[in-house]
Amino acid sequence: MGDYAIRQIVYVTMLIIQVSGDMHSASADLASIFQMEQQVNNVLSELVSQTETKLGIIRQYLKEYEQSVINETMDDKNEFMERLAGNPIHAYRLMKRLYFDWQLIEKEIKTDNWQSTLIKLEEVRNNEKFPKEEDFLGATSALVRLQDTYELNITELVRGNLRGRQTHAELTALDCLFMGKHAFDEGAYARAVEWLEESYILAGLENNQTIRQDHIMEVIQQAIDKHDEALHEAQQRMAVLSDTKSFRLPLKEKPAVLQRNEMIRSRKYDKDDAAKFNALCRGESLLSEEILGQLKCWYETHKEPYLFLMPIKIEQNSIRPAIYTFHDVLNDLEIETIKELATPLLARAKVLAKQAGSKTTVSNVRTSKTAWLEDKLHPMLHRISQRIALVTGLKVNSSFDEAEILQVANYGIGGHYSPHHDYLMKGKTDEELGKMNARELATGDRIATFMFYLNDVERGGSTAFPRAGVAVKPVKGGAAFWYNLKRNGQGDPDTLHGACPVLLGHKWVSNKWIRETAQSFNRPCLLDPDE
Ligand SMILES: O=C(O)CCC(=O)C(=O)O
Ligand SMILES: [Fe+2]
Repeated sequence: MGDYAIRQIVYVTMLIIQVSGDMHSASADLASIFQMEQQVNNVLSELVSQTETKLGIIRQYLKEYEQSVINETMDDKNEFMERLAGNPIHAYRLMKRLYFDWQLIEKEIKTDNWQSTLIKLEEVRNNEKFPKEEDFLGATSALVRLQDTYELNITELVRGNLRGRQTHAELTALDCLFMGKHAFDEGAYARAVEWLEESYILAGLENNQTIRQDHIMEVIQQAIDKHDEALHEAQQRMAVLSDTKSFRLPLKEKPAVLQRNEMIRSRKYDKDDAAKFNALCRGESLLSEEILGQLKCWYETHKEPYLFLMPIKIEQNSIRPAIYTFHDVLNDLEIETIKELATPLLARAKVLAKQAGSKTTVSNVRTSKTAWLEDKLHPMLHRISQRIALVTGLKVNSSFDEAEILQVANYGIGGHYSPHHDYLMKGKTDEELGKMNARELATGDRIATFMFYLNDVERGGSTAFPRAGVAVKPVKGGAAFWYNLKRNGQGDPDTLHGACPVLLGHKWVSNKWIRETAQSFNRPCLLDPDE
């Protein structure tokens, strides 16, 4: 593919991603796309074997001719021809080749299998799940997001190493060139140079198989010039550029690898929510030893007979704002039931949007698929709600508007949810409030969030609270719980939280948002034994 074409694709898809995000962020979708690829590959292998049969027949024809003349000396061309023509065996074979073999060859050439292959390929492509440009860019953005959040070292990443977990997945020199150009077009010149330099190294190792080193060198030079120019321009304005856009020094003075290492070592994230969020996602601890020492773990019964039999293990993650993890609150059967009930609804949500003729505008802030489950869908859901009430001491009956119905979310690779607050009204504009219906307003705001983790995530996917300075790691069957409102009913800005991108594996969570009004006399202090 020409350089111009690559640039076009990257550019066009970049425009699209801004409105659509990655549609295929759910892990269930990715699995069906891998299956689609297998279908395509079967069609292509069939074409290869048919074409090889064709070539075999033609090769055989040429071979027969060569063999028949191989032992004849060819010193004098005319004499050679006469000798052939005067030999009855040669004459017979000549006739046989041109009369008989030729028919076979013509027949083979006439049967066109390109057209039928094309039809089969188009059939697969017409599947509504077949990836489009925005999906390609979604996957690119996911990789960039993972790299930024987890500070992945490009050299390790391209060789399939994801924070210490070695996988069989690898990127080629051409893939890295794509990534470099993508970064360049987004103005992330520092990142662009790093990807392009990796592309150059890989092209060497690959013997220029996917792309040539001299071509990459030209692009690197452009990126370095652009980087140094942007840095110079920013310095004149006394502006500070982001880490991905620029290094501290011109690249002509100090190479990218050295500067990136220094940058990581000297990183500070005092007041920056996004930087703290990323640090928490990487598993760094932001709490002082003193605070850590005050956090407790205990078995709770709330003096409830049910819990006497099976006390619930509570871990305190943060004191202010109060954040807790409950362990082993859902069993495997319950988890499977929730996922089974949600799966068809996750898929249908997209179909409906399409039928309505509206463009599916999935935001890049949250890349997951969600479904809502009414308690009446399955008796188990009601029991689960009762359990939430038991362990939190709050009322959660959704038919009395004490809580919302259960939400289920499924995140695929790179799936994330940027830091946000769960409370609805406190930060809302009058216009947004105007759009809410009377019932939503009457039940008050989301006083608390109870979130189940339905699986273990292989790498990444924690729930991080940058202002509280803690992250909760998903553990199958466990749940995170926190109050979104302060005791005076105001939204607590310190409950800012988000879902770290999934680095390896996938992630299922299920949210129960508990509403304020029903809890007026109910907000218990039970959770912290000392409070
Ligand atoms: O998935 C997570 O870890 C967080 C999800 C979340 O914050 C939400 O759904 O509001
Ligand atoms: Fe949330």
